[in-house]
Amino acid sequence: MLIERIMKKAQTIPAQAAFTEADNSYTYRDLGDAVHQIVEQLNQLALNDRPILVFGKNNFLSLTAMLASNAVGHAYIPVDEHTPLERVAAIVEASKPALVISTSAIDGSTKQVLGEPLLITEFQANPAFDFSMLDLSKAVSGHATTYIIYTSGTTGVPKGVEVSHDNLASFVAWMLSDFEQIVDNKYLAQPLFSFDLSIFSLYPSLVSGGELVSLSRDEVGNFKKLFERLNQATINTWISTPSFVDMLLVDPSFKQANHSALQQFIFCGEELTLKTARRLQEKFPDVKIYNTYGPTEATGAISSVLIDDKLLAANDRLPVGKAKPGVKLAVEQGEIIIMGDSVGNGYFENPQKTRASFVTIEGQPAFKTGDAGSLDADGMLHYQGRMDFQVKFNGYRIELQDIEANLVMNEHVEQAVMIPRYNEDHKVTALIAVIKPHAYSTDKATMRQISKAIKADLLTRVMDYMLPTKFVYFEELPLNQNGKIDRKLLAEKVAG
Ligand SMILES: Nc1ncnc2c1ncn2[C@@H]1O[C@H](COP(=O)(O)OP(=O)(O)OP(=O)(O)O)[C@@H](O)[C@H]1O
Repeated sequence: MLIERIMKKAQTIPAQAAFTEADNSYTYRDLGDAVHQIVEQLNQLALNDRPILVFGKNNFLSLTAMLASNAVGHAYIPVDEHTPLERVAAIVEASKPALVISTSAIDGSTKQVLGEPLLITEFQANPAFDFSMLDLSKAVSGHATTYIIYTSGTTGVPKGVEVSHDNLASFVAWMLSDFEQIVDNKYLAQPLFSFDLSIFSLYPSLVSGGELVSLSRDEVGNFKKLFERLNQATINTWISTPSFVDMLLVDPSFKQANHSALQQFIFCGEELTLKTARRLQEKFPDVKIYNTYGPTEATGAISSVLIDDKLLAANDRLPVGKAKPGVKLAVEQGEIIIMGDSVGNGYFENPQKTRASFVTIEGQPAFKTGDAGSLDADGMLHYQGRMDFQVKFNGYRIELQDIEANLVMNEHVEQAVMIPRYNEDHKVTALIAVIKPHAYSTDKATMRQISKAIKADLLTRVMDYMLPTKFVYFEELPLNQNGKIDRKLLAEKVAG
């Protein structure tokens, strides 16, 4: 059992740091102590067996509240305190939690949505704590759901993805056997707990006695603070979306000399472009770069590949890797299908949506990803984009991410997103290229020249019917709270 393994490990290294924030560090003893204190509180409540919603920041208390929920046999639902209230209400309504734990003080309107939560806003170490005081006999195990994560809804209404204890255990085993093997590994813990990229650091770190180097929202949102913190922290394993690192690459101080302990970058959640990979390789020549792929429904990631010179030279779009142990991949009618022990339990209390995407193939659980891709003879997976980012324009079927990938190959383009404009009949009337250029200028004539150059270059690689009908330039592209480019917001801005 994962929680048992974490606590056993914690017992052997109680004084070691488990979770570090800018001005606070918590040891493994603190971790055990805090989990125990929350478990004691939960045991005093007469709870039904529904999940526990954990509301708050990405901090030590939220982490221990999630672990404590599992320890008493409940799945947990992580919800960040900055989630729009409407969405929080939708999650509460859909999940009908047995209890809400809030690790942040909440205001009146939040209280209206959350009800009367159990407030856990501070940790006081108990000098009498001993690991033997923790009873894990009811802890979540086997196929039982360990967490429910509501996806960001890039492609529609958010769905609660149920991931089992065994799904997570398989993911952790893979993380700890593939990738770079680092003793006392210090993991960057930046993604929100409500985004499944966070499991890449949380569980492998805690199970192996590593240290989680946590970034607060405040730090992530303030460049000066972010660099101060990053430049003084020791990080061995970097985990983020490619967009998060793109943002940092703008600053010249983001380079190996300032991060001498860094050994690996692990990316997931979005396309890792050749451009970003090359730039990273230049700035961090000795750091390994891994691309991984997977949807929340298949527990974090299910494939990985080490990006080396050979791959960089041989591909226009980087592959997303080979399947992890326990997973088999297939491509049916262009769609990537994931089979095996990473496939989650389904969408929480949504049998209709579950039936549509979670199926059984050759006796194994399988998930239809809705992503387009192909497998080569070596079993290497190539991602081509989301199937629902396909549009019909002037009668032609067009893959928006195909245009984006070709746009980014141009020297003027740093990042590109294609936004279709629709009329009232839901027909696409324009294809808008939203671009973060290499050199942004407010001079219209300069940008017109750049558009001309990009168009001419693009025409050498794509069919003429795929050419954007309009170019819009931004100095920075907005990211959503998961650190992915915020396509919804961009669509509202340019096509709304
Ligand atoms: N390495 C990668 N390269 C390209 N795309 C990736 C990669 N890893 C993940 N993705 C994309 O991200 C998707 C998974 O994202 P996630 O499970 O976080 O859902 P989401 O972005 O919240 O969207 P939705 O709410 O529509 O499910 C994958 O299905 C794929 O389209």
